Amino acid sequence: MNFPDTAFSFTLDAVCPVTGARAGTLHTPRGDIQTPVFMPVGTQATVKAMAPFELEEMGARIILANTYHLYLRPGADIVAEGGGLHGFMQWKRPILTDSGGFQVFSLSTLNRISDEGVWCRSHHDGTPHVMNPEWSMSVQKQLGSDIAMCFDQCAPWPCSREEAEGAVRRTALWAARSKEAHAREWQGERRQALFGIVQGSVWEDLRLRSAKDIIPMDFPGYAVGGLSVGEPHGDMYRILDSLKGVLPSGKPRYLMGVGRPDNLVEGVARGIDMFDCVLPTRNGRNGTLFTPYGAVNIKKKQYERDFTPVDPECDCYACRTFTRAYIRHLYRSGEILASRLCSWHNLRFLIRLGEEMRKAILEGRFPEFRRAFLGRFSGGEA
Ligand SMILES: CCOC(=O)Nc1nc2cc3nc(NC)[nH]c3cc2c(=O)[nH]1
Ligand SMILES: [Zn+2]
Repeated sequence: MNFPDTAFSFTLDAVCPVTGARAGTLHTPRGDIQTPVFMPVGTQATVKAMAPFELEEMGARIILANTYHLYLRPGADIVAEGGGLHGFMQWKRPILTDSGGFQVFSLSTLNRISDEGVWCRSHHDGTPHVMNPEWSMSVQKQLGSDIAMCFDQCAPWPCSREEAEGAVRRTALWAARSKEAHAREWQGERRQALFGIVQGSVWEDLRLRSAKDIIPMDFPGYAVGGLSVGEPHGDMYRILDSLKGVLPSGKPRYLMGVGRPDNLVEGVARGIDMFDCVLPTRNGRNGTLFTPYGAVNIKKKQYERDFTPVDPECDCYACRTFTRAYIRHLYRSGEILASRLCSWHNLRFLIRLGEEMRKAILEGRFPEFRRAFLGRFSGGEA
């Protein structure tokens, strides 16, 4: 298929006049994505414990896969031979791949960073690899994702201001090299959008500097990196507030690694359109479930004879079909179905939260929705 020049475009459908929260539509060659949207994470070409048809049933419109992992195992060449990620994992809707930048630091056993790129040893077998913008664009092309990310440097938290400045400088250097390599890889075919990433840790002036570096490179979308790395939520919200009027309003804004329900609502209230996080599936596997009142841990004895659904307001298969008592039994018996049902519910909870926020913004009642949701949801255990 050849893709018209509008292969990737973003339409703003409504903006909340009070908060600036947005409802939009991201048009991609593999389908439209309505925002705000939560993207399930499928690190190794699978959203853990969920089959593609189940993800479709729960309304997932786009999922994430990790470049660093898939490059190391099974190898980008094997994924490419299998028809790219879409053919290999049989997911026909949009896929976003990360650049590998963040994962190499969080996973590789040893890494050395320079302006050239990152030398690291595989966390599987210790073999040496060099990862840089050119490597990242080549691998993301082999994976065939619909949205690729620039190779960036995410400063850890906490870090010194100098460290944050270094990450901003290198992220700009690497963004230019990513854009150039991406154009060379795709030779004008508009089959993969490349999003830019803004860094700067928790310093507002560095965030502004990074935005001034990255925005003129004219990417079809922008991500706010370097957050959800352990910093207090107050710092995250302050940084988002500082970027609200800076990031181009006509392009999608993506906040990586954010997934607690209240953080999603606060992110949307600060102009974010796209989110991803492993929390729903990771929490699901240890029996922690999202409900409108906070998180519930299903293994607790208090649910032993609780024959009500996990969340009576939820429309997911787990809540329509089973009780807390049964899911607690599965969990305590080490049954695989426990992980599946809990992941299913948590994923649907966040996908539905995106849908509900979109509806509230379109109907001009987002501030009320936000107040009501946060009034009921206590960040900790319900
Ligand atoms: C997902 C696309 O991101 C990238 O390619 N680089 C990148 N990834 C991040 C992932 C993160 N996950 C969390 N918290 C769980 N924080 C993150 C930050 C980055 C980032 O700065 N840069
Ligand atoms: Zn449910």
